[in-house]
Amino acid sequence: MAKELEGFNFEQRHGKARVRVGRVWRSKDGCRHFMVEWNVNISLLSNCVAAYVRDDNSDIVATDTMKNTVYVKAKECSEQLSAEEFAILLGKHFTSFYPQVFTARVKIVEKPWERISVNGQPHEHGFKLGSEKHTTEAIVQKSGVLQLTSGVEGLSLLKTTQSGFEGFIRDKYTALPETRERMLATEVTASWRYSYESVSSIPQKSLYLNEQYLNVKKALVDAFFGPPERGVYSASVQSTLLQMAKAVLGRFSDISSVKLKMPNIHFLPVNISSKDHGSIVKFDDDVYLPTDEPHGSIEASLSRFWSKM
Ligand SMILES: O=c1[nH]c(=O)c2[nH]c(=O)[nH]c2[nH]1
Repeated sequence: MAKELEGFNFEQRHGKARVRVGRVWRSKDGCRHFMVEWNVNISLLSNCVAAYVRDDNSDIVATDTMKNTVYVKAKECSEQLSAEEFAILLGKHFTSFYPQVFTARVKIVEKPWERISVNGQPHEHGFKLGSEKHTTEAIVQKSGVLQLTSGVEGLSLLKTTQSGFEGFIRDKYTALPETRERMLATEVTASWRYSYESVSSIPQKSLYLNEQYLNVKKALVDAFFGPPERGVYSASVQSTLLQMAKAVLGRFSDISSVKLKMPNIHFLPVNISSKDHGSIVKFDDDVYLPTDEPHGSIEASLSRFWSKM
């Protein structure tokens, strides 16, 4: 919220970034362990302009206190919960406990620890790090109004065929040949906004938002690849991105918008020739030079007409 200050517009917020917390829960018999590792970012909008203008810190929630609160609340959560639920819980705490705080924004990135299997059997307390990360952001107002976004980060996908790029603008700067046969590789960053506008409207089912995260991720991946045997042709990253976004909004009625960032990570055809021996390596859709620098950067968002992005 902007404030008029000595003839200027002034906006401020403060918080604690990168608070790392690990939490373990045990089954009733104590044998099976469940764990999460979260990186929590808190940002509070509060009435503390006096600290900026008058050296008066009396309305400041110390960022050190915010950090401690993460551990206190993690301790209090005796049942396993999703990153979304924890973000909401923290947001509710800051906005209800402190009269000065009117909005809390809590972002969490969850490390992809996955239960390991040994000889095909899920281990009771062993985990290994997977690849893509589960993200979430909860913006909680003092009134109880909620904006909830979830997402995935670092979801690397690649297909070796069923991709092309044709019909683009050709001019004196253009060297790229048209093709109906290329590799398609990307690292998806996606975020989707839930339509729940208050904490009480979220389904109470335990870990519902973790399930939803896995379902959305599956919808994105399935749309990227198509059926296992035939796949699905991609006319561009742009076209595939829209198919993926539509799959999410088509399938999940509690999601009002989705944002996708999909770099085009190039696998360049390798052709090598020498003056003496002519062609040494002739590209036949087989040998590539993978490179992520430079890469194409393609992003778009899709929302329902009535959604607030
Ligand atoms: O799928 C693509 N989209 C582009 O916009 C683009 N530009 C480019 O050089 N290659 C590609 N591929």
